[in-house]
Amino acid sequence: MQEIFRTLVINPGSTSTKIGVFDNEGCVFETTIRHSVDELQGFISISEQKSFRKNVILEQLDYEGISVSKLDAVCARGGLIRPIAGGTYEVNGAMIIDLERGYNGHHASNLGGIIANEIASSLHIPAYIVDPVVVDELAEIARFSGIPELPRKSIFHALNQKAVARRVAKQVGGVYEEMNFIVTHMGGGITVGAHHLGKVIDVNNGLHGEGPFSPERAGTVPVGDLVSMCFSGQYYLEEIMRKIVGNGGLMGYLLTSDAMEVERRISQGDSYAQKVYEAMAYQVAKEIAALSAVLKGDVDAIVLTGGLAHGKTFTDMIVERVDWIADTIVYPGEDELQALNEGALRVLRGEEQAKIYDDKTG
Ligand SMILES: Nc1ncnc2c1ncn2[C@@H]1O[C@H](COP(=O)(O)OP(=O)(O)O)[C@@H](O)[C@H]1O
Ligand SMILES: CCCC(=O)OP(=O)(O)O
Repeated sequence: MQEIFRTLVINPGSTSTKIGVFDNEGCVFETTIRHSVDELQGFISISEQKSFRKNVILEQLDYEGISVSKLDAVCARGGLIRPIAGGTYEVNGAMIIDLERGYNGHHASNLGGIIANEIASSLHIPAYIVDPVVVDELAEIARFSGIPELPRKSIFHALNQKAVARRVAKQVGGVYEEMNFIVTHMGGGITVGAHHLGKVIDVNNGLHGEGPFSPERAGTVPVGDLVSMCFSGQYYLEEIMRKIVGNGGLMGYLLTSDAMEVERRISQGDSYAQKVYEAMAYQVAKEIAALSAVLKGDVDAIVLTGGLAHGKTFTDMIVERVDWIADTIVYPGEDELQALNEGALRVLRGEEQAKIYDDKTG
């Protein structure tokens, strides 16, 4: 009889915590716990959310009658560690240090490996992360920023972009490594990646001020004006960073990061909300068109995914500006929980060895 591996998967996003329990490939349970702005506003830093998010996960499992004592592994979306190749990594001491200090910045996904490790070590089972947000496959030419000291960085929804691109390739009868896609993940942050023959050769840094504005991030801003703002004496560093990540984008203009709330306001005749929503779609379309130049026009499909891809009004506004490039495939939500489970399963079954993270990487 085939051995059954039960894995808890954890995906902390900026506006939600998604969890799932799998027995081999079969999903026993999955849910999305959404966190309101009010709920998260009480925490000064993301690391302070650790106990809150961990308790929410354990309470949810308890409520579902799922005992953690039956788990064989815990696997999470990994965070802003050093740039690494894709794959499944065992959580170890060097990784925990980098996650805790936010080696490449601060984001909810940093809590993934930390929480997975805490739950797993109390049960004496392994903890893993898969395809963290720092997976780096950028082409050399994409690393130039215009300021030599500031090379561009690959920080994006690597796990979901790659999982969905593989699924779409299969769906159209092709192989991911032989196709070109422009994949747009639209969650709390928005990242648009040029996938060339299985590698993400260019992508906006979805965290630190590049690309379209998003539900809670500023994206690219007028840089000279930002510098003046920084030196105006009116703001602390943390306040400026909050304008870029957390309080930018929809949050900045409309004081909500919830696109469903924005759609409600629009349906009630709020013309300002309409303009802001349209501007976000406009910026996404512009980024997609920019990446069509990266791929020299050879684009097999454009893929729209993430929470915002549930909103037809929003995806329609993007499609009308980019349908001259290639067909668009909308894949609402994400494939992240399945992708995390598959990454852990490959290691638990001995089909693959977990990669070792060390502080010489990056
Ligand atoms: N049915 C829907 N229609 C429109 N927007 C949606 C829908 N469901 C979720 N969203 C929006 O998607 C965004 C969150 O996306 P998600 O991928 O879950 O984010 P994250 O993982 O970054 O927390 C929020 O702005 C949310 O309001
Ligand atoms: C840091 C890139 C990943 C990201 O933005 O994730 P969320 O949309 O879940 O915040």
